[in-house]
Amino acid sequence: MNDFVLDRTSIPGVVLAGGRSSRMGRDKASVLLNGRTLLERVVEQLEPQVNTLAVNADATPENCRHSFIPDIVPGKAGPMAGIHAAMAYGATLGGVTHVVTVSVDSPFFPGDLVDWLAAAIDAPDKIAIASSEGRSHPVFGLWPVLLADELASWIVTDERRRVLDFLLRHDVTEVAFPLRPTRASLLDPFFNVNTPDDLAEAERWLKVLV
Ligand SMILES: Nc1nc2c(ncn2[C@@H]2O[C@H](COP(=O)(O)OP(=O)(O)OP(=O)(O)O)[C@@H](O)[C@H]2O)c(=O)[nH]1
Ligand SMILES: [Mg+2]
Repeated sequence: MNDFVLDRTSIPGVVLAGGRSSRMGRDKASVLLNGRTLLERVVEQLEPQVNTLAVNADATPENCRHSFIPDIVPGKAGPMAGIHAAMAYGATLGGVTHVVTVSVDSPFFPGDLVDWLAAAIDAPDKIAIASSEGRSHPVFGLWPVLLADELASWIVTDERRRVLDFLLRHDVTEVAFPLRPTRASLLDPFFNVNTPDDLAEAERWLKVLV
């Protein structure tokens, strides 16, 4: 039996906004979707779900009005570097066991993301990650701050830097999210904008949201 209950009111949120945006050809955080940047949209969606909010990247995004936390580990760890920075940030805040991460390129992520991930946490070292349509989305996760140092050393010493490899070593629950009804077809809430074509598709989804 496990009687750990996550304090839902103490969860910090971190928007992962690093990376090369090579497929988009320019910084995704500042890309405009119907007049507002992806960063603005994702911050607005996350803010009511968390206690404090910070933005992470390898370099400070343009015109960033939020607390900024840089990647800490060297090298090319990709999203793992952002997840690690988020965990290390959470560890500096008193009374925090878990930190939630979201991706800057997914403007339609669920408004109840943190509630559902938090419900899956039954131990201080438990990880919860989102999935939809049978695919996992580890950049949308609730991460134990006590694993920060372990993740850092693993990123630095192991050539395999993928998020899923780290997850295999730990107690992880995948939380499946439903597709979102719209006036057209069903929208995967974790639809992510990687290319200019994806941006055009996101504009079309915006028009049919209910
Ligand atoms: N902190 C941090 N976040 C990253 C890094 N690379 C990717 N991310 C984030 O991870 C998430 C998924 O990124 P992707 O869409 O796969 O990759 P990307 O590097 O942004 O774009 P591509 O170059 O087109 O692959 C996004 O939220 C990125 O901001 C990194 O090196 N550091
Ligand atoms: Mg992406």
